[in-house]
Amino acid sequence: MTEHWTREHAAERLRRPGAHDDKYRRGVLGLRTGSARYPGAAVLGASAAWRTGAGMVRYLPGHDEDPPYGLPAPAAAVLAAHPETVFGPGRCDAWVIGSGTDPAARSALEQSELLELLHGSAPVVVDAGALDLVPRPSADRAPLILTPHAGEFERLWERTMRAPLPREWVARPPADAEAGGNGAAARQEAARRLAERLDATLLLKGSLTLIASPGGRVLSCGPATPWLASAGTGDVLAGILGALVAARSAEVRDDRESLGPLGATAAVLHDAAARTASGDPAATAAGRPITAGDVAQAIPAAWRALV
Ligand SMILES: NC(=O)C1=CN([C@@H]2O[C@H](COP(=O)(O)OP(=O)(O)OC[C@H]3O[C@@H](n4cnc5c(N)ncnc54)[C@H](O)[C@@H]3O)[C@@H](O)[C@H]2O)[C@@H](O)CC1
Ligand SMILES: Nc1ncnc2c1ncn2[C@@H]1O[C@H](COP(=O)(O)OP(=O)(O)O)[C@@H](O)[C@H]1O
Repeated sequence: MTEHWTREHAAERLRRPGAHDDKYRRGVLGLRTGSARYPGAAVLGASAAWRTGAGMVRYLPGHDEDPPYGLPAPAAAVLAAHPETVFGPGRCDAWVIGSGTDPAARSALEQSELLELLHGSAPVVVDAGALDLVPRPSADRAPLILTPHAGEFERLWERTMRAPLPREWVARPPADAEAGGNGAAARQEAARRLAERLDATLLLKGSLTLIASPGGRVLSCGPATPWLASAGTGDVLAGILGALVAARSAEVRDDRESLGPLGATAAVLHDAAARTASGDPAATAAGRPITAGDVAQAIPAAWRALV
């Protein structure tokens, strides 16, 4: 049984700052995202995290090759876009890892540092190029929320279950799978089983985004505006989610199941920002083309409209 996560549900999970807050109490998010080849992903995630209300965003560059094509290093790109970003190690209440990285280009040092985060105590949003690093369930593993798209979900299933994704559950769905046809139930069941096996929260992206918790709860959000289906919007979602998790880090450490509602809230805010950017805030009109950067920029206005 899947619960639909509404704008009202999301509004309840958006933490507003109070008079006793300071930048640390509002949540420090650490980013290990972007790479020589994909510096833009680091910028998009940082931009989204700041605009979702993180008290501080800390960027830690990976151990990478020299950038090609005259590109700036990801840290330089993040600084140029967001001079408020803090660089280098320090306290972090949550992490985003993997957006804009390629596992084939990962060094041994990079891998061991990422595994250390995955076995730390702060919650971790695991995206894109870090999904292959998710360790088996263990008592010393950090609270994890994984954010695969359909292709990454299929690869994660095969790696975890050591079997192909059953044909009727193929995560890249026929049109009806997300729209409520027979495939929809199969997609939910696949997400539920994988979350249970990994003992981690799983956010399966798509027009309808599903969030499956290890305890068996499944939330759904959407359908989101189809204008969201463009490169880089997943990097924005990871930044939004990271900021929401950092703001509620203590709650997540106490109860890993609370990552499910936070994942669903991130997906609702992401869609609301896309609709705002697209000139369709009330989801009544067709909207217009947008970029991932436009989505990040529209987060504060979407937040205000939601609460
Ligand atoms: N500005 C940037 O720096 C950007 C960086 N990006 C990064 O680029 C890297 C590669 O990501 P990709 O997702 O392109 O590639 P992947 O390496 O994840 O694989 C794409 C493959 O998966 C299949 N697939 C099945 N369902 C899919 C779906 N729903 N969406 C996408 N592919 C699907 C495709 O057919 C393709 O063969 C990631 O690290 C990502 O974070 C992208 O986010 C785009 C923007
Ligand atoms: N048809 C669609 N309608 C609405 N939203 C979509 C659709 N397809 C994908 N999305 C959303 O767009 C984002 C794409 O993320 P992702 O595939 O990780 O892209 P990238 O890696 O390029 O950032 C996700 O949030 C996903 O839910």
